[in-house]
Parts: sequence; C-alpha cells; structure tokens
Amino acid sequence: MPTPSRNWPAPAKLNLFLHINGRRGDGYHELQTLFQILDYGDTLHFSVTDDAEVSLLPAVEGIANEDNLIVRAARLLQRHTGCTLGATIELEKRLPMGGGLGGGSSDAATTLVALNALWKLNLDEDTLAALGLSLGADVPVFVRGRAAVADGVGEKLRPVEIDEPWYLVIAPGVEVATAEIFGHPNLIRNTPKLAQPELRPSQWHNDCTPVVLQTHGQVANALGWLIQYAPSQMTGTGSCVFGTFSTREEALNAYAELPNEWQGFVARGCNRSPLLERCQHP
Ligand SMILES: C[C@@](CO)(OP(=O)(O)O)[C@H](O)COP(=O)(O)OP(=O)(O)OC[C@H]1O[C@@H](n2ccc(N)nc2=O)[C@H](O)[C@@H]1O
Ligand SMILES: Nc1ncnc2c1ncn2[C@@H]1O[C@H](COP(=O)(O)OP(=O)(O)O)[C@@H](O)[C@H]1O
Repeated sequence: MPTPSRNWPAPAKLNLFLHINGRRGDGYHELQTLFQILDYGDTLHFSVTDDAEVSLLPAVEGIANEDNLIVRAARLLQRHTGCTLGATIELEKRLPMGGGLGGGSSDAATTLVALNALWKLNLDEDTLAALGLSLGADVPVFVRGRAAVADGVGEKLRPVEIDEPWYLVIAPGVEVATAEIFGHPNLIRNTPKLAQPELRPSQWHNDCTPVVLQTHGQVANALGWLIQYAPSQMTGTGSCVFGTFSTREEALNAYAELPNEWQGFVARGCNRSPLLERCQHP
C-alpha cells in the first residue's frame, strides 16, 4: 500500500478589484483584476494507485465526479503525459461554491501541482498553468501561487507584491452565475485600463457589483452590514463580500458580530500561496 500524501492546500482567492474594459467579438470580456490568495481554503489528500483509476471522495453535492474539476484535472494530466498511474483523492471542502472565491479552480490547480509531483511527471510551471487555463480562467493564478494582476480575459498574469491585510469574508448564502452577470445589459464595460493598478488602491472597484446588488438582495444586505466595520468589496462576480482590516483582532471582532444567517471566515491575504509554500518547504 502506498503512503498517502496528505494536506495539500487549495486556498481561496479574492479579486481586490475587477475592472471590465470591453467586450470582444466572441462575447468574452476584456478585464483587469488583482488576485490575492488567502491562507484559508479546501484541503486535498492523495494516494497514488497503479491502475490509472481516478476516484474522489466524498463527492461534492450536486456535481458528478466526472464533472468535478479535481477529476478533470487528474485526467487531463494523464492524457497530456501518457501517465498510467492513478489516484484516490480525498477532499475536505470548506469554500462555498459560486461565491467568487475560486474554490473549484483552486482544487483543480492543487490537483495538477500535487499529481505532477506524486506521479513524478516533471512538468514545469508554465505547462501546468497552460493545462489549468483549459479548465478555467482562474486556474493559472492558483498554479503559480502569487498575488498577481491579470489582463486579457484574465489569462495574462503579472506577479505583484502588495499589502497582506486581514479579511473578513462573508458568504451570503446565494450562488451567482458568472455568465449571468457578464451577460447582463446593465454591466459597466468601459472602465479604462490602468497602468500599474496595484499601486493605485484608491481606484480599485468591482464593475460587477452594481448588477449583482440589483439582482441578488442578499449580497446587498451582506455588503451593507460589512461596510459598517471596514472598507468592503465583492469578490469576482460574487456572491462573497470581504472587509479589509489591518489586524486579525479587528477582523475577529467584526466576525463575532456576524448575523447567524451568513457564514464567514477570517483569513490573511498572502503574496505567496499556502500551496507554493508547501511545494517549496515540504
Ligand atoms: C471574472 C472572474 C474573476 O475571478 O469571476 P469569478 O468566477 O471568480 O467570480 C473569473 O475570471 C471568471 O472565471 P471562470 O469562472 O473560470 O469563468 P468561465 O467559466 O471561463 O466563464 C463563465 C462565463 O462568463 C463569461 N466570461 C468569463 C470571463 C471573461 N473574461 N469574460 C466573460 O464574458 C462568459 O460568458 C463565460 O461563458
Ligand atoms: N471541486 C469543485 N469545487 C467547487 N466547484 C466545482 C468543483 N468542480 C466543479 N465545480 C463547479 O464549478 C463552479 C464554480 O465553482 P467555484 O470555483 O467554487 O466558484 P467561483 O467560480 O464562483 O469562484 C461550481 O458551481 C461547480 O458547478
């Protein structure tokens, strides 16, 4: 029996801003966003098998294992390399789905990085990021594991060093479909591109917020509550919102007041992700 390789982190991300700069001919949107990864997320455990099977337990409610980004990432690696090994993967899911925290994308990235090591495939970071991009726009930033400004449709990444504050993240208990927000007629689509936006926090905003607040009252309520405690924004296309605090204690004090109807957590923003730290200091 192989020894299982345990505790591979699949952290959440926040979009500290999300600016939409235009719409391309194919309907996708040109955007500029600042990703910061958190020290909080899902955890994966892997056991290598020699029969090429990929199994996942427990299954995520509402997602067939064949559609789960974890299983799809493992199969993509097998196809790309011809690897005949398999894996039994255990998932501890903590991140809400459809919340703009990128949990599914992060699970996929961790699977690519972990199995590349455990199957001894020796693919480099650029190759893993390119494989990740074919699974979803947010996978590459998790593969690379660094705070980054993204351009294009989110695929051009430039690593940055920024403040590492504490956040109180609230999940308002609704899923927001990314495609619904990008397809909305009222979406702001003409924010100018900024040079070095990471240096201009006063200009950070999320162009998706007005449409999500109009269409999802629970997100409006959560943001209205949080803004009493700290400067607050929505991440991605929602539904989660986050308040920014200088200290963990201030974030925890606000968390202690969180109304029962919402889930939340306190986490720190990282310039280097827990996955990157695990790979470099196993
Ligand atoms: C905009 C972000 C910011 O992090 O939103 P969140 O999903 O995190 O909330 C992501 O890049 C999203 O990435 P991801 O969730 O992988 O999006 P995809 O599955 O590629 O796209 C879902 C749908 O959103 C629209 N879409 C997505 C990205 C983009 N740049 N322009 C778009 O118009 C398209 O209609 C697409 O069919
Ligand atoms: N392992 C996974 N974890 C979460 N969602 C997954 C996973 N595999 C596939 N999905 C699908 O991806 C969608 C987006 O999930 P997620 O990345 O958590 O949210 P978001 O893109 O809003 O940040 C889910 O609604 C789900 O259908």
